[in-house]
Amino acid sequence: MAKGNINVSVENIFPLIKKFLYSDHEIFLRELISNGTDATLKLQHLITIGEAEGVELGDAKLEVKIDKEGKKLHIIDQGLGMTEDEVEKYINQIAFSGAEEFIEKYKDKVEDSGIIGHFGLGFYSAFMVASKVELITKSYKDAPAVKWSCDGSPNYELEEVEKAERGTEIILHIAEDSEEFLEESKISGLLTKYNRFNQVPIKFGTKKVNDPNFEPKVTKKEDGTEEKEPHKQIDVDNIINNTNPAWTKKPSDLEADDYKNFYRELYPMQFEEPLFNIHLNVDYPFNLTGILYFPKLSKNMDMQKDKIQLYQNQVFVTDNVEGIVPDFLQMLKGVIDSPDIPLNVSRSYLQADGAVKKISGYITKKIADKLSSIYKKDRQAFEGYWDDIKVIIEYGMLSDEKFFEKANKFALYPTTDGQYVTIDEIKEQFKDAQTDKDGKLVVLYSANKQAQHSFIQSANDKGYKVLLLDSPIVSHLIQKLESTNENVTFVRVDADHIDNLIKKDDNIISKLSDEEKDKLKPIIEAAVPKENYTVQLEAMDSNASPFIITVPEFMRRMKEMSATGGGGMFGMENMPEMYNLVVNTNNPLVSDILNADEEKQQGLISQAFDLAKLSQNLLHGEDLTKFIKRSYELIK
Ligand SMILES: Nc1ncnc2c1ncn2[C@@H]1O[C@H](COP(=O)(O)OP(=O)(O)OP(=O)(O)O)[C@@H](O)[C@H]1O
Repeated sequence: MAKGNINVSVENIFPLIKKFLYSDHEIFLRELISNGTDATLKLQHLITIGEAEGVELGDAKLEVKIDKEGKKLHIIDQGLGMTEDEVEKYINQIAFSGAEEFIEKYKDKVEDSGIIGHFGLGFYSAFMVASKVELITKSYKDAPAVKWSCDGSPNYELEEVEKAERGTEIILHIAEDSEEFLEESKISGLLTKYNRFNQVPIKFGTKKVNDPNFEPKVTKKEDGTEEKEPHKQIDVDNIINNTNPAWTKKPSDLEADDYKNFYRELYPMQFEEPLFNIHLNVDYPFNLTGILYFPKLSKNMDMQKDKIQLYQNQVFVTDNVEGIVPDFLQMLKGVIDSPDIPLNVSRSYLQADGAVKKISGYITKKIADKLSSIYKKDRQAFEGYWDDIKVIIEYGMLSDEKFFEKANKFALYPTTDGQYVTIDEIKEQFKDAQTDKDGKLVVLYSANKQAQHSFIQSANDKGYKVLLLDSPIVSHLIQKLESTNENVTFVRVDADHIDNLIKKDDNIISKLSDEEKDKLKPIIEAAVPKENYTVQLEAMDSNASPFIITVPEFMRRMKEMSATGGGGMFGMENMPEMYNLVVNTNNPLVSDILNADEEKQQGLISQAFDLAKLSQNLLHGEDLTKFIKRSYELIK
């Protein structure tokens, strides 16, 4: 038996490994399974290129076995194995120096990451959970099997042993503080988390299935009924993984249903079907495959669940793809798989990394292209998706200039009468009716069809279209649209009386003289709270309401932008609500107010003001009670 000293330059690496990345202890299993997978794929490669004559791969698989009594965990592969010399080289030198380097580099930076420790610790990560590790291996070459063992001190033992089958078995003597890793449910959970798409099949125990070669006998009972013998059950290997997940296949080999089935496989607890998907497949200047799905926005959408999963060669790494996938696409679902994303580095490094930036740019471009192609090929379907996807697209238009340029051509704006129009269509179709006397196209919008019904109605009566823009970031978006489209201005339909929103040349003559107006204005001002209302006398159509409450566009938009962040003026969301009370000097009731005695005047103003508030949903509490009482008095 050979004994040796692992070439230690760090005083003692094992206590460090044990302490390291406390919360990430579980990754030892993924590391060992990755080694077994590599060993199997390497052998397969050697066979393919004729370097392993007479060797057959068979249905090589990995196996994970728990020995609860012996407190051991076995990871077994049928890969290329190692000779004694190779164990010396790969385990005592390469694996060790890998672990040493890794720890040296990151021991002070554990808190810096979230992603550190995802890869790179390798074979020696076994010591995070084991007090002793044995490695028994037989090379595919004609050489004796060897057993290496190490109890966590820098000393190891290496001896020849008997082992019939080719491959490597790792035996972990699970440490007292890590006995959870002897629980079947724990190991099964880890295998599902990290290895459910592993490239080589993994056996974990057996499962019972009906014997396909057994025909249950049917016998006739005395009472004439038939009785079927119970089906014979047999034990078969419980293979926990799918070695060929959809994203590794060619898009041309997949049908729409295959994508849907994969979605279900990925998120078994998600019952909503995805809207559509995007298959990513690039090999230059970086390698990346994957499938991203646009989900249906469910009402109680839990953003935290079912996120995009990042894999490296079919091994799960993380579902925190921040920095790799642009923020606005984090609501998508699916998988990306790339060997080119550096994982054992901090997030800030990741965001500055050139390759990662390219990946993020590529994903954005693919998404924009896919959306554009659906829009062009099947506008109706695209309109059907719009309500579910608009938040993602609008957010993208605001956060990524390149995406804006593409999306600006297909982003849709619904009208209150159920049409969907693009910005170019708005400019084309609305311009005749809605260009004001100064040559500006005024685009009217509403945030709430019900609450702003009367304003929408007045606009429609004039032949104007009103957009229905109700997403939370709409004020930012229209600000962006105004800055990129000359002579186009957006205004909410309740921002003023319709004749003031789109000013045409035809001036309406006021029935009240200037003196009468000067007399009326202070009377009304005295009757309404002046901290919230600015009284404005306007000559309008005599059929228009006498009093109209409007919400000035500029103030409201700045407040909204300030409330949703990234615009407006700081602190504006806390300013009191400001309204205009527009008084229609051509409405006969307004003349009546002017000519009434003081008591009647007050009664008329209160009633008209309350009605105006009512139509804006602003009449509440005591004011509403008084209004109802007063109204009953009037109809008595
Ligand atoms: N099951 C195995 N079968 C054959 N060789 C193995 C096995 N496990 C480890 N090795 C050898 O030991 C080497 C070191 O393993 P280790 O896991 O530390 O690093 P790695 O796999 O090279 O890289 P990584 O840091 O990504 O895990 C491997 O490169 C491989 O040559």
